[in-house]
Amino acid sequence: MLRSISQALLRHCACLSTTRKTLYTPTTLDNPRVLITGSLGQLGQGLAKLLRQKYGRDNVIMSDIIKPPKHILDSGPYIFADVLEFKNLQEIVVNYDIDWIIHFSALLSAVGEMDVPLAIKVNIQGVHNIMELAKQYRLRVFCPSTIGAFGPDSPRNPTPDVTIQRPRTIYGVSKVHAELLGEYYYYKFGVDIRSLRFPGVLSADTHAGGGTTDYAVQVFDDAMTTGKFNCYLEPNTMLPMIYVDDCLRALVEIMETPNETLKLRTYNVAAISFTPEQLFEEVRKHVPKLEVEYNPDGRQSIADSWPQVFDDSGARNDWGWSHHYDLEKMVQVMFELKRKILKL
Ligand SMILES: NC(=O)c1ccc[n+]([C@@H]2O[C@H](COP(=O)([O-])OP(=O)(O)OC[C@H]3O[C@@H](n4cnc5c(N)ncnc54)[C@H](O)[C@@H]3O)[C@@H](O)[C@H]2O)c1
Ligand SMILES: C[C@@H](O)[C@H](N)C(=O)O
Repeated sequence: MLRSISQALLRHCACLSTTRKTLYTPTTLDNPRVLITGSLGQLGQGLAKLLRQKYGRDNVIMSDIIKPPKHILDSGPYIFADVLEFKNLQEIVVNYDIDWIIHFSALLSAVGEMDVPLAIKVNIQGVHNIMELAKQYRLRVFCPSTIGAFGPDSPRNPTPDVTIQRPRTIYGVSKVHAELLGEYYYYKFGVDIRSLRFPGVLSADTHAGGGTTDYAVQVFDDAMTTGKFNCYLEPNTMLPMIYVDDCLRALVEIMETPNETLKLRTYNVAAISFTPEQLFEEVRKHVPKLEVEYNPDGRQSIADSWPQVFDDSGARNDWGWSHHYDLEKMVQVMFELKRKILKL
């Protein structure tokens, strides 16, 4: 009996290795139908807006497990999708004729440490489901990674695309897992999975979702409302950061790049690196009286294990990535948008 099972498996393997590997490229590349998971977080709402401008309102399906505000419901299709429910995901792909999945659902670095079993479920099991789905329905997938996929043994300044990755957070471990699994599905099954390692993202109209880089988003609200900010990182903690428009443009660019052009499945993308002190100095050009108190907490040790400066020469050379926002321009635009949002 055992022998016949192993023989059947061997026959299956032989078959796989000879039939492989047409790349799973959707036929409707000019106008793909896109599902965004975890789309009510910091990045999803802006991405939906951008993709709907490019591919059409009804071709971009936002999804999450939480109830959306009215302006989201009014802006285009929004549905419930739990990335832990495979059958639910299958139904969505079939019913909405999906070509691409942008897989944003995740627990970020700081909240991941607070509930490791849930982070393992959402960040690891969720990724398994998305990759199996992509294999089954021949989808193109974007699965973001992060500076958090590196750890204290990685070179921190600069951190290249390919180097030691031994992260010390469950978030980082799950992202390394996703990077490797994506590469495996690509080489084994021809599934078109792409990834970028994003720095900390700054955005004005959405809140950061429980990461280590959140301070750089929160300071704008606090500077404009109370004029005081309690910073959980030391003043000289340098981390790579990026403005949301650059981040989302990078995502769209890599998804639209012909596959032959890509030499890696996962690229670093970078814009600027700064410390809290350098950011607050720039913020004080707009709010001169900003008072800052430093009270480092558990997020300090996470930040200390992450890259300080990201080497993104691979992305720049292979598919032409370049950032548009430096520190000064980013702070300027954050204040302009925040003033409108806070009606100041
Ligand atoms: N924001 C950043 O600074 C940053 C930087 C690097 C990488 N990333 C990556 O980009 C992606 C999006 O980040 P974000 O900042 O928008 O995250 P976020 O935390 O703001 O949003 C994540 C979303 O996932 C949803 N979610 C949680 N469990 C789910 C489940 N079981 N099924 C479906 N959805 C579920 C949440 O409701 C939430 O809306 C993440 O994968 C993150 O790791 C973000
Ligand atoms: C860097 C990124 O992955 C996220 N903002 C975090 O801090 O967890």
